[in-house]
Amino acid sequence: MSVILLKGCYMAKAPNMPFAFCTREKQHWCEYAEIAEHGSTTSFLKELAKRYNMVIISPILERDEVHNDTIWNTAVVIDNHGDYLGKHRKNHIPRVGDFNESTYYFEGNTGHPVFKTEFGKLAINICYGRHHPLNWLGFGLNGAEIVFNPSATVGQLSEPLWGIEARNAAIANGYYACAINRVGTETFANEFTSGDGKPAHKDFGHFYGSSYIAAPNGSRTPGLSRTSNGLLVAELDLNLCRQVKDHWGFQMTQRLDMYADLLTEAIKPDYTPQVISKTT
Ligand SMILES: NC(=O)NCCC(=O)O
Repeated sequence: MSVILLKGCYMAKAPNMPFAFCTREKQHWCEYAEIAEHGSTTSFLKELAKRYNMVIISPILERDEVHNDTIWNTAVVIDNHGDYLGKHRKNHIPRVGDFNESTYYFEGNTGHPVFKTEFGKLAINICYGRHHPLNWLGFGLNGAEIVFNPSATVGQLSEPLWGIEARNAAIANGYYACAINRVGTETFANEFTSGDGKPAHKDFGHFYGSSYIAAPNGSRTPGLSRTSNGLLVAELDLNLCRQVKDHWGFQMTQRLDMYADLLTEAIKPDYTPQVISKTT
């Protein structure tokens, strides 16, 4: 398990169930799903959050009993008094080879919530949402000062992107971005294929860890190990968010109105891309 600890106030961890989604099997794995508000993981962590005066972000497989037993990829936020504060459901569900999670759950319906805590305003961009700049923007628009990105991702897929995406998001949105990835290689009982014409296999690569924190001014911490569990302890000066915004003016100069118009048009079935070419 890789964990980021922000100087005594926050703890965010990578998910602790096996990354079973690659197997596409339902039996057994769905038994890990639990109710966000008072499931066993939330109940357990509420005690710890209170004891250590710490906000905890806990990624779980959520079972929504109220809505027909549906399953979600969810991060639960528990405040430093041990109270359930809220949850966020993963917005973007990968369909990339082994990372095809659509067998289990669909795109989240919780928007881009920001959780106001005694230690700052935080949000969670779950895993694959890291590749979507507008997802990062959404949390920024709602006033996040720290965005956590709990991830489970393997080397051959995303390692070249790892040092770039969260860091870029921190710069573009004027907040701290905490990129958290697990370590290790998991082997499953039954073979599975990846839809790439290659032979069936029982594991799907090495989770490369390398968790780090990026600041709004573009600086970052060193990364944790690629092979061993780790704990990254950092102190964040939240004043830097406003200072960088004042200095660069990225938020002041962004053209949300123009982008809103473009997006409104682009989703229409009869949209015509604005391409200008030489007429002959
Ligand atoms: N779990 C998950 O969303 N993995 C996707 C792989 C990646 O985004 O690097």
